[in-house]
Amino acid sequence: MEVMRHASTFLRPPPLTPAADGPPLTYALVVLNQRLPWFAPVLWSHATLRVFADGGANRVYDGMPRLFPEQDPLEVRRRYKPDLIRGDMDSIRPKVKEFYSNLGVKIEDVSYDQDTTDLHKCVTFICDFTPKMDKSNLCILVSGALGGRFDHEAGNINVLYKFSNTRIVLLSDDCLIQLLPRTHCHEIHIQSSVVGPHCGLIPLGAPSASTTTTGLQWDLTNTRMSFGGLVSTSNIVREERITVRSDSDLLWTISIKKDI
Ligand SMILES: Nc1ncnc2c1ncn2[C@@H]1O[C@H](COP(=O)(O)OP(=O)(O)OP(=O)(O)O)[C@@H](O)[C@H]1O
Ligand SMILES: Cc1ncc(C[n+]2csc(CCO)c2C)c(N)n1
Repeated sequence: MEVMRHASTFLRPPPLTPAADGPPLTYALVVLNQRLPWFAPVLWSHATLRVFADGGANRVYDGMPRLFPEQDPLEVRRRYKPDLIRGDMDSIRPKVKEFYSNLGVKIEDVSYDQDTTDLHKCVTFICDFTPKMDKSNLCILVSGALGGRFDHEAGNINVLYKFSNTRIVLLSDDCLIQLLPRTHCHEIHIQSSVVGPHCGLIPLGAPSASTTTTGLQWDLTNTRMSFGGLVSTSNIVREERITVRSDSDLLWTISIKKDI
């Protein structure tokens, strides 16, 4: 079985010289309508494509100047200009819409589709935009995906399952979540300066008859997991390299450090 490697390098400023281990990932950033995390500028600097989901535009417009209090707010807003604003357009404020429109940003109203979320619409755009051959190196970072309304959180997690062949990382100020597809063995490299030690492995979509891990305080060995039975929450990373193998798609979550 092929090994899929994961690392939270996107939480650290991009290195001046690319790391030597394997082809680098191409990052895209989606900003949702939730408080901008303090590390948003770092995510931005990794991304080559930036999309605001509807009300996400308000969050960058309001939130980025707050992260650079000593700088001119207008300058900051101009610097953090997205490639696209996409969604229902029922949450973006008229003034914010006008600001980005005047900067020449494309604003796409897709409100005719009331069956998919704004995040789904943004991920669809990014996948269509990325050439097929580059998709295996694509990683979509989603800011503001967790915390807040539970129906939104569930919708955001559902996007991980709908696009299970694409690397997508849901982020909040406190933690990140990604899907570990059962089609691969997973090797997670822990950047202990930015993430951990709290972590979890959650069989959200379906129970797992057998999951095996290494590198955790409470490792699983051919263990059964299900809601109503065992779910691995409040686990602790013990090693720099965690391995996970399961017969079921699992959610991996790890805490993000506050004072990186
Ligand atoms: N409280 C929240 N928690 C988690 N994700 C959120 C939250 N609010 C918004 N989002 C995400 O940001 C996206 C854009 O938010 P926005 O408020 O523009 O959506 P919306 O479709 O107008 O929501 P609704 O009409 O249900 O309030 C949503 O599709 C969702 O993915
Ligand atoms: C069974 C079912 N439940 C809820 C919605 C509503 N809905 C789901 S996504 C979306 C767009 C939000 O930006 C809306 C309104 C639906 N269509 N079908």
